[in-house]
Amino acid sequence: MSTEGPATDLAPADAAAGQLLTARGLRAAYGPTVAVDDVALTVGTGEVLGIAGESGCGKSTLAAVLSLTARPPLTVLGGDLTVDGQHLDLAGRPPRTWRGGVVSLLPQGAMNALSATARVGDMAVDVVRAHRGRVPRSVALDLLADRLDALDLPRRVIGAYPHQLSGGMRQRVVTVLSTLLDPRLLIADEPTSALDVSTQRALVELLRELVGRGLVGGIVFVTHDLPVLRAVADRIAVMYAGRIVETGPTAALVDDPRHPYTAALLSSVLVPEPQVRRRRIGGIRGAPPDLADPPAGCRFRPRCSLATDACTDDPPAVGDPDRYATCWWTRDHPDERLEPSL
Ligand SMILES: Nc1ncnc2c1ncn2[C@@H]1O[C@H](COP(=O)(O)OP(=O)(O)OP(=O)(O)O)[C@@H](O)[C@H]1O
Repeated sequence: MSTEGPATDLAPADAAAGQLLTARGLRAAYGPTVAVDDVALTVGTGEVLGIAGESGCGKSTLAAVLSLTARPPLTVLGGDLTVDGQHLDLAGRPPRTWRGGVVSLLPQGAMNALSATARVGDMAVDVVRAHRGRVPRSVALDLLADRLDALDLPRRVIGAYPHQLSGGMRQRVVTVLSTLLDPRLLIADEPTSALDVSTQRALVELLRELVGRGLVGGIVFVTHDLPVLRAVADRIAVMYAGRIVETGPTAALVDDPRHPYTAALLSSVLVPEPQVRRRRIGGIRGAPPDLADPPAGCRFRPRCSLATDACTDDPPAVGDPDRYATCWWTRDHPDERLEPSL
């Protein structure tokens, strides 16, 4: 079935039943640069949603909006979140209980996220007290110890300073601290970018375990690294110039990209099967647009080898809320496959 209309009409409003997160109309800007422009997405309970895209397309900004950690010069212009049935209009001030408890950020760069002069146990006490008031120190430390036991991580980290831990262990400690309060939704912003492959794998397993045990309700995992997303994400949303241009289950999106940008993005990491005839899409020439003055219509148009005059109008979202691409070519060629070029 093919449905058309603006992406935000298709995206998730109507699919709220059974969803952990429904986000609608998210807009955020650095002065004139609108880095997140009318983004809508959903995350199901127990699901990992990957957000993919080139540098500068707005992924970290989206992570800040979703995790309620936006700070000047970033301004949230609008949007609303429903997480586990709790609704939040982003125009207002989020209640204290939301940050860390309902949504939590697993930030980029474990070393920067940890205080160099505090032991891991002290940081856990701070995290718990920031949300639950003056609970006794022993209660917070017990919570941390139980969590480390549950995840098969050594209790010795409780008394350690960050510099005494390996890079991989630091990243896992940050993950444990970010999820100590059992947030319903974890926003992971490039958590694996500075890690070697085996440490990346350990972190991905840890995140999967947190979701599998229900300690975290679901995850939005932001990265430019598509192979990592392939390993961790149940679904992927591809972002370009502040907007979601395609979304779908990971295997479907990787095997059969429906947006020329997705195909181009995949081209550097995937080898197409020779027996499948597909429309070849050129590699990603040029650079993403200036988000203070994006092109009218499809924002990928200036770089797209399939663009036509139609693309100066806003592209329709073709598909259904769980699997759509916003593209005129896709609408007109429903049965033609795109081939990621190498
Ligand atoms: N502090 C800032 N001040 C002004 N503009 C910013 C700031 N941070 C980001 N931007 C702009 O917002 C847009 C989106 O940036 P963002 O960091 O969200 O993208 P990204 O996809 O996460 O890229 P990266 O992977 O490089 O972090 C870009 O055009 C960027 O130049």
